[in-house]
This record gives sequence, C-alpha cells and structure tokens, in this order.
Amino acid sequence: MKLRIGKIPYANLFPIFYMLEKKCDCSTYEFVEGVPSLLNKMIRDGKIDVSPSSSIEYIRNPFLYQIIEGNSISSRGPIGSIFLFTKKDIHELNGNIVYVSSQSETSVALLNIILKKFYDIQCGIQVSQRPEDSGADAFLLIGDDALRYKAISNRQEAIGKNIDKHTIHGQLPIVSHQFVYDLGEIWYEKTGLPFVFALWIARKDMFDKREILNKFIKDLNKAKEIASKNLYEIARHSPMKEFMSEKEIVSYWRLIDYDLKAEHKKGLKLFERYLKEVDHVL
Ligand SMILES: C=C(O[C@@H]1C=C(C(=O)O)C=C[C@H]1O)C(=O)O
Repeated sequence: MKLRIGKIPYANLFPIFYMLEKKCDCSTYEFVEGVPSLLNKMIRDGKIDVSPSSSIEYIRNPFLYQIIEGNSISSRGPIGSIFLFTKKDIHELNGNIVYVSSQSETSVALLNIILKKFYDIQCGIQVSQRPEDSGADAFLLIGDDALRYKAISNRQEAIGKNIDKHTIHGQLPIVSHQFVYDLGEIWYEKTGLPFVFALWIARKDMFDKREILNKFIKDLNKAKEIASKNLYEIARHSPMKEFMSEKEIVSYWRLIDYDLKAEHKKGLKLFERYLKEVDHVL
C-alpha cells in the first residue's frame, strides 16, 4: 500500500521534489504527475491522497481535507510565474475577453478579484489550453508556461529593435503583449498580505495510510529545509535551464515563500472574503 502523492511538474516545486526523491526513502510513495487543476480534481475524487493543490480547492471543500501545516506556495509580492500578458494597460481592459490557463484555478480566481474589485473592470473569462495562441489581447499563464513565455519575451526585448515584429524567428513568439502584470505583486500592493497560491492538503478519510502520511509530512519538511540551502546545486539539474540561466532560476525560487504561517492564513481568509464579494463561482 502506497501513499498517492500529487506532483505538480513545474519549476516552483522542483527543489522540493528533487530533494524528496534524493534524500528520503520514497518506497512507500507513488508520485502522480499533473497540472494543478487536474490534481485538484484527483484529490477531490479520492484518486490521490495528498497533493500540493490550488488554495481555492481547500476553500471549496474544507471538510474533505486537512492542511499540511507549515507548507504552501505563496508570495509576498511578485511570484515570478503568474502573469497577465496584455496588449494594453490593465485599466483599459474593460469589455475584453481574457484567456486563462486551464491548468490554474486559484490564479484565475485571483485575476477575477484583481479586475473586478481592485480595478473595477468587467471582462469575460475564457478558459483555454493554450491562452498564448488564442490571439487574445490579454491572457493569463501560470507555472512553467508563464516562466517560458516571459523568458522568451525578455530575450526578444533584449534583441529589441532588430526583430521584425511580423516574422517568427524559430520558436520565438512575436512580442506583442508588452504589458506584463505579476498577480502576486498586485495582491501584495493592494492588501499588504502574502498570497497563498497552493496548499499541501491530505484527504481526511485516509484511515489506513495515516502512518505513511505522518512519515511523508516529516520528509516534506526535511526536503523543504535541505532544498532552501542548496538552490544553486538544484538549479544545475532543473529542466528550466533550457530557458533560464541558473541564476535566474534561483532568483525565481527565492521569490517563492514555501511557508504557511499566521500571516499567510490571514491572506487566505481575505482571498476567501473577496471571492464572495466578486461572486466568484467556486
Ligand atoms: C506559483 C504558482 O502557483 C500555483 C498556482 C496554482 C493555481 O493557480 O491554481 C496552483 C498551484 C501552483 O502551482 C505557479 O504555478 O506559477
């Protein structure tokens, strides 16, 4: 009998999973890879036991889960991988349709709050598997898609004026969405609180695997601790090296706050309150 653990295959959790698999005995664990929206559904349906899940999944079904205390994916300011790319200033988006990544649930909800509550802007929201190919004026990417798109845009910007904006250079997209908003940064500016993108949650009804779960919680904390002290070494093994320098990868990881303390929970409560205020469908 193994503990079925959700594994988000993004750079944000790479340090933790890397150290978990390297430094801990994982013989009683089965890792199940999936993007956040898929893992949310799998843990809800009892197909996995534990997962780093969109924080909104816990807000939706708190009775189903226990929070693994002390752990999250949060930020106090920019998060570095949740971006709204737009062709115009955010204040001018009224009436537009924003295409959002089907991989996300929390960031889509946060975008809804940012647009409606913080900027008083009404937009349609369209879920898409590849928002960046939608041709839309505005789109939201999360995780590695966001990192990759931003890295490529930065590279193009650096090449700058030499690029013929109407020519596709190899795999590079054409830079046209010159406004880039980091959702973690906007949340922090408006609230002064951390934003919790993901929580580690476990199903409450997991009676026969309690002992393995307790071992996993210890291993998770150990992996998090070791990872935080070895980011450069981990960056050498990161698949993100294809798009980012090791220094950039480490800077990205340093933006992420992997803790869950009283302040984070305050941020989470406020997120829940604002979700109700903007009538976000849970
Ligand atoms: C920081 C991130 O946090 C994530 C965002 C999530 C969401 O929007 O639902 C879920 C899990 C995390 O992977 C990211 O993916 O870039």
